[in-house]
Amino acid sequence: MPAADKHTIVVVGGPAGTGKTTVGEILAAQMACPFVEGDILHPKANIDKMSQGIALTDDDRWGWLEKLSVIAAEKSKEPENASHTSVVTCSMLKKLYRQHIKDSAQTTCRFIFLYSLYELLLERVGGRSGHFMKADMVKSQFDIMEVPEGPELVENGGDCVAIEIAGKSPEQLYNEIVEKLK
Ligand SMILES: Nc1ncnc2c1ncn2[C@@H]1O[C@H](COP(=O)(O)OP(=O)(O)OP(=O)(O)O)[C@@H](O)[C@H]1O
Ligand SMILES: O=C(O)[C@H](O)[C@@H](O)[C@H](O)[C@H](O)CO
Repeated sequence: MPAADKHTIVVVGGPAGTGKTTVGEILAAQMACPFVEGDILHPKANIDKMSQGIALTDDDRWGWLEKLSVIAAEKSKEPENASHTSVVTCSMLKKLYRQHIKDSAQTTCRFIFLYSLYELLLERVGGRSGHFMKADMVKSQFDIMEVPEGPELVENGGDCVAIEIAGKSPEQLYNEIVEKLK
């Protein structure tokens, strides 16, 4: 986990249904730090689009990425936040998006990218009541996602960990994340 003298945002990402919110909440609770749900920071135009099952474009996402990064960075720096860290969920599907988050947050970032096979994501999203419209978007998210690899990974000096989620409980995922971030 991040050193106490550094302000850090931990971004939990991946396509819909991978468990960003579930894992992000566990991470925030364990680190006793603020949790920011990126999904609720979309502008109305994006929410309207997604409600109609229309996939967002890069241009739809830039402002949203900036907003969630700035808010997460501010939360990490709040004087009463002894952890100096915040956790934020965000699909961050592309490498360029992760770079935009870094540029916007202007603080240390750690990216946890959750991923799996298309079939598993579809099953997760499809099984959720009130979220049926996302089933249409899972394919587009899956098709554009760039799972961090090579120099982006922490073991190669980068700031990302990539976690295959299939068959793992939220607690197992938490333990794997902590282990990989060491
Ligand atoms: N490790 C897990 N094993 C089994 N089911 C899980 C796991 N993590 C989350 N779930 C379930 O999968 C569904 C999606 O979880 P969650 O909302 O956390 O994902 P998400 O990535 O935040 O989704 P979205 O981006 O669509 O909001 C929920 O029904 C949740 O209970
Ligand atoms: O980048 C995107 O396509 C969107 O941000 C999605 O990730 C939605 O926020 C999410 O699917 C809703 O739960």
